[in-house]
Amino acid sequence: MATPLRIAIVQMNIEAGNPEANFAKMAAKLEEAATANPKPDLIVLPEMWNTGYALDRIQSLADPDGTRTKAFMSAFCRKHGVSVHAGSIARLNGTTVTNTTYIFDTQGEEIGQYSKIHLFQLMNEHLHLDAGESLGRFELGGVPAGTMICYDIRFPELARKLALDGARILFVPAEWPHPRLHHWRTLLQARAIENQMYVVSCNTVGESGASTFFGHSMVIDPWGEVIAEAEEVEMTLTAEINLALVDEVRGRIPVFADRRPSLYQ
Ligand SMILES: O=C(O)CCC(=O)C(=O)O
Repeated sequence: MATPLRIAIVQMNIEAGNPEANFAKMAAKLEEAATANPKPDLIVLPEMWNTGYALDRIQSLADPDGTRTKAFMSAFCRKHGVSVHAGSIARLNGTTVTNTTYIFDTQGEEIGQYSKIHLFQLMNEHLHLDAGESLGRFELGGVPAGTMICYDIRFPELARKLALDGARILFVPAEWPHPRLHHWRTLLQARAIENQMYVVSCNTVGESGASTFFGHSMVIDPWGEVIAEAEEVEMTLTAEINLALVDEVRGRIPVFADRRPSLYQ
């Protein structure tokens, strides 16, 4: 794993219900990000970027078995020698659909997969999607990492479990709308501070039905400082993270050694 690790976050406006348009736009944005100077080590994408929240038609729009997404991302990573956390897509699994993320290494190998385990009832996800049943752990060039998706950040026990399992970076692709910017910011910072790890989030921008997504993708260090933050426009945000800071912060305030799980588990 390169140190520092250079990350590019593609904060994109997704066209709900138009996977063709979204694929074409994503391909262009990925190409632009991978050929930037300096080149990123890792590119991070947002939630449900193939279909957006066209949930009433999701069965016909979702990517069967993720085949198209996986083939595209794998070839892209190989071509550019870059890793991709592919946000998430609507994936058709026979007759059901999941909100699923894939992670690829610089050789184009799939190194992680996760389907959102907490479905967001306020946007009717529970009526159209199936929840995942396992956690999002993977290793990025030997560095243990975790992923969750959007609403999952409201569940601190999930982030803690990933941290206890070794995660040093937590990835959060999202489609998080107004008026809950203060929840987004506070929850992301809290997950970083309490688990003393990097949090790398990628939100969308633009409108879909009654929702307006506000962007503000951000990278937060293990001390809780926001080291990069996007505005409310389409853009690619870049940041460099230094994983040695995880050990430094964990050494300064030994939260993990001071836990009393026998009293609260
Ligand atoms: O928890 C929230 O406020 C937003 C969650 C969300 O939009 C989602 O999970 O898709």
